[in-house]
Amino acid sequence: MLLRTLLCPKVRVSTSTSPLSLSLSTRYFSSKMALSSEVKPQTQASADENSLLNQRLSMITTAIPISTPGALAAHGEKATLKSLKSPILPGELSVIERSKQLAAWTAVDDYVKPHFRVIGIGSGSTVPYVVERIVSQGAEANKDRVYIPTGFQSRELIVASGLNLGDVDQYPAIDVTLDGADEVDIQLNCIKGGGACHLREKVIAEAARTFILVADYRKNVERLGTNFKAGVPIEVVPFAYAKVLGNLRTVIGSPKAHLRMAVAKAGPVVTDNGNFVIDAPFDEETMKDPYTIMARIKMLTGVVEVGLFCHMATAAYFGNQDGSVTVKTNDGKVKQVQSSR
Ligand SMILES: O=C(CO)[C@H](O)[C@H](O)COP(=O)(O)O
Repeated sequence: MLLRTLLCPKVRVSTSTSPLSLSLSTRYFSSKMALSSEVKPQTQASADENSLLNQRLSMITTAIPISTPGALAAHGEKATLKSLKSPILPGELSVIERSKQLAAWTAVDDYVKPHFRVIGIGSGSTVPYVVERIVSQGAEANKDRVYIPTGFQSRELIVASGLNLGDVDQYPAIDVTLDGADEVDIQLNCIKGGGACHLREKVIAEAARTFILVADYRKNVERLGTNFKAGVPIEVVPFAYAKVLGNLRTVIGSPKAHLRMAVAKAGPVVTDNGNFVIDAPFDEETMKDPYTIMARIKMLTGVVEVGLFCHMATAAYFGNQDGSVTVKTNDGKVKQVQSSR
């Protein structure tokens, strides 16, 4: 409680007891995961299909190593939704971190409505602030909701915070997805995939009725590629990477396209889906029309997904150094919100 009060001074956290007292180990790690009666899947599956799905989910969830202390506690002890936890550690935030937090909090306040039941959670360093603000809505608001992750990191965040976890194959209709971005242009097209999660991110964004971007001021640009120089992230099946690299360099117009290499491992980055990532920088002219280059890259056989998200976002929230938030919407409007948070 003290921690949350420090983090969210203007937020009152409900401490009333929730009738929900299932242990998190039951909720997240048994075959009953996310098929409990609190939140119903939106797909119509037969009892047999549900049981198969349960078995599969059980295999997936027990196979994933749990690294955060919160998740460990959830795995072993009787943590309940009564004890939702902010994923953020206390301490002074830098200007950039504070900007991310302001963007995330404002977006959650505007778009995570009390009646929403299925919510997509993106990846990256801004998204923990999204989860932090969602947690601050309290256990009562969250007990009948299910959260859909875009990868390993957001799955861990959801579990460690004590929120209900689901997957997009059970919940293909999402009320709202909130995600970070590497850069966002004036039409709300964006580059994503700096964290190599863009395949699942695009699926979870596309499954949502509303897709919202949250970022700090450095990501707010007129044209993609202005500050983010690493290039367009492209997920490829491993056996086709050399062929796709050749296509990108000689046909598509990215002579500096290269395979993304891991930092703490010898060899390439391997995505949550077992694929490789190519980063392909393009010139200014090309980046003026991200949809066209996205479509051309996607047509290359061996490409799984392209980290250009075009005409998808409803709004983008950028936290600024002065404590304000710039909100851009897909109708072309831009407003500056002075945060009281
Ligand atoms: O696309 C992503 C991961 O694939 C992230 O959303 C993107 O890299 C932004 O991350 P951050 O919030 O850390 O700047």
